[in-house]
Order: sequence, then structure tokens, then C-alpha cells
Amino acid sequence: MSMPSSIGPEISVIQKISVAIIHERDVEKLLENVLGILESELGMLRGTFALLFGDTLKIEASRGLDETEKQRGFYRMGEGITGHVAERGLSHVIPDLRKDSRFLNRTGSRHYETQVAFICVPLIHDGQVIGTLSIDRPVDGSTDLDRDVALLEIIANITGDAANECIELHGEREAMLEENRKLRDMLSNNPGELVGNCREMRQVYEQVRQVAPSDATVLIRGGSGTGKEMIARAIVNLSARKDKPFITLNCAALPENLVESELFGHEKGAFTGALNRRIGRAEAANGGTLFLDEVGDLTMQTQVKLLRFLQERTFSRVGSNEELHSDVRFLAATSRNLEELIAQGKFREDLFYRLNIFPITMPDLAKRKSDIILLAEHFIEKMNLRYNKKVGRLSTTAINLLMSYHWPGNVRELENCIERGVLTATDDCIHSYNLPPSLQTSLSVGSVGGTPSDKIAPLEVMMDNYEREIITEAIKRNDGNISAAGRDLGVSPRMMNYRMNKLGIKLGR
Ligand SMILES: Nc1ncnc2c1ncn2[C@@H]1O[C@H](COP(=O)(O)OP(=O)(O)OP(=O)(O)O)[C@@H](O)[C@H]1O
Repeated sequence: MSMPSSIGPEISVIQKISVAIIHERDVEKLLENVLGILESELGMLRGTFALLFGDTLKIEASRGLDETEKQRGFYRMGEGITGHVAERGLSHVIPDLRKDSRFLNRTGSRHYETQVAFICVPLIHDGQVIGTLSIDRPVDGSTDLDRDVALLEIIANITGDAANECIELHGEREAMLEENRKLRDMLSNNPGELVGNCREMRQVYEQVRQVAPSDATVLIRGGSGTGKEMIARAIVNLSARKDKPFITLNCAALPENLVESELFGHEKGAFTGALNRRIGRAEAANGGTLFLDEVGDLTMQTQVKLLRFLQERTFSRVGSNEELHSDVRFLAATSRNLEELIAQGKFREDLFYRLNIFPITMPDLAKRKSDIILLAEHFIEKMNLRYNKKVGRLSTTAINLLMSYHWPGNVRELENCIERGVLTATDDCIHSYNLPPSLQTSLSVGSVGGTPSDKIAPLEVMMDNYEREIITEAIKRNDGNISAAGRDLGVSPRMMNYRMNKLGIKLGR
């Protein structure tokens, strides 16, 4: 079908822009390219895409503006011509900028000698105004401003998706940085958050102090819940990248096939469900620190990409060959035995050596006996604040339970136990019966030397602990006088002795 020759220039503009939309995957560059086409094809003097972030319009792409002019280009909804167009969703034309006093000229001085029109049209996505497209258009005898408005409205329609993607990308970046700011605030408000003074932990602190100021890769090893993530945060906090992004990714928390795109990002259409381009955590961490938790859970394919990233700090988004660079300090953690995974062919040896430059191993809580009560008291304070409670101490029997348990879930398990204790406490004390059933067996089987059991204690064991607790407390209240304690509990001295023997209660314990 042949087109009337009079609409040739407009068709040419639309055709060039549609080609750019198909070929340019970087949405920010695409908006710049669209303005470039308008400049070369229409003789446009200046052009801007202003996008709506929250309730403010900000110039995202421009032609004919220098950086300072661009920075000044902020408009609130309803403010100036741009703000009005965005508020009402209707196009607006000023036929001659020299004669119009409503024009805010926010970006700086522009004094035209000849007639120049200003055309501003709304960008609409899903029925919502998401920004504006505006141009300064020289006017001569042949200019038809109505036609120009119609053309710009078509361009605004076909670039609406890209503009929306730009807004979403900004949102994502902001969300990641916000997450990072929160983590950092948490750390700086509470520098003493790492609790523990035992010899093993003092060694760990020494290693943290040694490695933190450098940019060296650190591999933090240790059982689940030993505090590996806290150590990663402490390293960041003592490093020069302290105020830069700290981005984390737990490789075990995502389905295997999503880890790579979460780490390196993906292009629109890279796989089913990839509706938009998305930047990955490696890119978001640029200038700062990237912490990969459970690195032993990466697939072999992602391990290859990670190795390349560690060697050259370069990567490509899934679905793209473009080589990108990100300047990050890399920290990793694992609770898996990587040497065993290598032997099984599930972890690359070369990647292991890249990661294992400076390993820090977190000791199990069972090996930090002298820190258990310190940590428990720290968590009591934390939970008192969280639940507005006033628990002040642990009963002797509760302390014995905590000390003799084998703690397979390490510090996290202790924290959960204390949370439960604080929540269920009815006076100012956590008693043994306020602790979870899983701990109750530890006294009776003597898990320090005996066989620990993860099973929930049978009722009899729990009852024994309850009784042990009540008798011990009564004896303490009566300054070690067993007969007086028996009177308190309505039990004869003979029965007291019998129960104490059976429950293994010794005076002075
Ligand atoms: N030394 C410590 N002082 C205070 N709190 C700690 C300490 N170590 C761990 N915690 C607390 O214990 C919990 C688990 O710690 P963290 O998440 O750092 O462990 P992890 O080893 O990274 O666990 P996972 O292997 O499951 O990822 C957190 O709530 C943390 O605040």
C-alpha cells in the first residue's frame, strides 16, 4: 500500500523510533535515542523525557540540555506546563516561547531570537500518566503544530513501555539501596552487637580486624546459625566501603534457576517470565560489597559465571552478551563442606581457591560454652525490648539446661529458645519449663558427654525438669534449708530428700 507523500517525514520518524525500540534493550539509552531521532528528523532544538517518581517529575533523558540544566529539571505535579500536562493527561502547546509568561523555564535560560514552539505530551502506561515528552520546535511557514502534537502523542504511546521500565528500574535500585541503608543503620546504631568473649571468638575478631580494611575476598565458614552473616556485616562496617551499598544474596533461598539472574540480572524476554530488564545484585553492589550466603549451593553453571566475575569483575546479564563491569568487594559464606562437594564433583576446585583466600571459621556454639549465658542475657534484653517485657534473669535450672544442651542450631537456636522463654515467662525469670521441650532432655541424658537427642522430651522428662525447678527455687528462697523448703511446698523432709536424690539436685548447685 502506498502512503501519501505529505506524511513522509512523520512516517520516517516513527519507523526509525520503532527500529530503535526493537534494537535498543537499554531503556535509558532508548529514550536518549528517541530524542536524537526527533532532533535529526524534525530539527527539534531541545527535548526531554520527564518521568514521574513518586509525586515528582524528573528529567530522565534530554537533548540540548547540559548536566546542570538537567539537574534543575524537577517539577511537582501541576507545576508549570510540564506539571500541568502530567496532572491532566492532556497535551499542551505554546506556539511562541518568546511571548508566553506561564513558561517556567526551570532548566535555565533559553532566549530564542526566532519563533520556537514548546510541545508537551503526556506519557501514559496502563491508563496512568507516568511522565511527559516535550520538545522545543522551531516554527516556520510550513510548520503544522497540530500535526506535530499528533506525531508526539504517537511517539509517547510507543515509548510508554520503555519509560515505565525506567521507572521500575529506579524503584528496584532504590529498594536495594534502602535495604542496604537499613542494614547499615542497624550496625552503626549497635556496634556491640557481636556478643562473645571466648578464645575462639576473640580469634575471629582478630581475623576480621586484619582482613576488613583490604578489598580481599573472605570466605566465612561454619554451621548454620553460628553468626556468619553478622561477621560479614562486621567486615563491611570496618572497611572503606562502609558507606557504599552492601548487597546480600542467599543462594539457598531461591530456586536454582533464578540465582543466576538474581545475581547478574537479565534482559527482557531472556526466559519465560522475564517481562522486563532487571539489574542483578552484582550490578547493584557496584562500589560496595556483595555478600553471597550459602555459596556451596550454586549450580555448576552459575559457578562458572561467578568464577569469571571474581577473576575479572565482569559479567553479562542473562540473555545478553554485553560485557558489564562492577567494582565490588566480595564476601561469601557457606555451612557446607566444600572440600566434600569438590570430591563429589559438585563444586569447582578453581572457584574454591578463588574464594578461600582468607577463610574465617565460625565455631559451633557447643564449643563456646563460656559465651552461652552472655548471649542468652543479650537475647533476653533484645526480646524484652521487642515484646515489652521485663524478664531479668534465668533460673539456675534453666542455666543448667542451656549449658548442657548440644545446640545443633547454634546461636540462632539459642536466640529462638530465649524468645520463647521471654514470651512465656509469667514473672521476672525464665524457668526451665519456659524453655522448649527439645532442651529438656539435655539434663537427663547429659548431652555434654552423652548422646544428644533432637527429639521432643517425653512428658516424664519435662515433668522432672519442672519439679527440679520448683524444688531448687524453694531451697534457694529458704537459704538452703531443706525442711523449710519442704514446708513451703507441703512436702515432708523425707519426701524432699527422696525427690532431690531422684532428680539429682545437690545443695550449692
Ligand atoms: N555473636 C553474636 N552475637 C549476637 N547475636 C548473634 C551472634 N551470632 C549470631 N547471632 C544472632 O543469631 C542469628 C543467626 O546469625 P546469622 O544469621 O549471622 O547466622 P548464619 O551463620 O549466617 O546462619 P545461616 O548459616 O543459617 O545463614 C541472628 O539473629 C544473629 O543476630
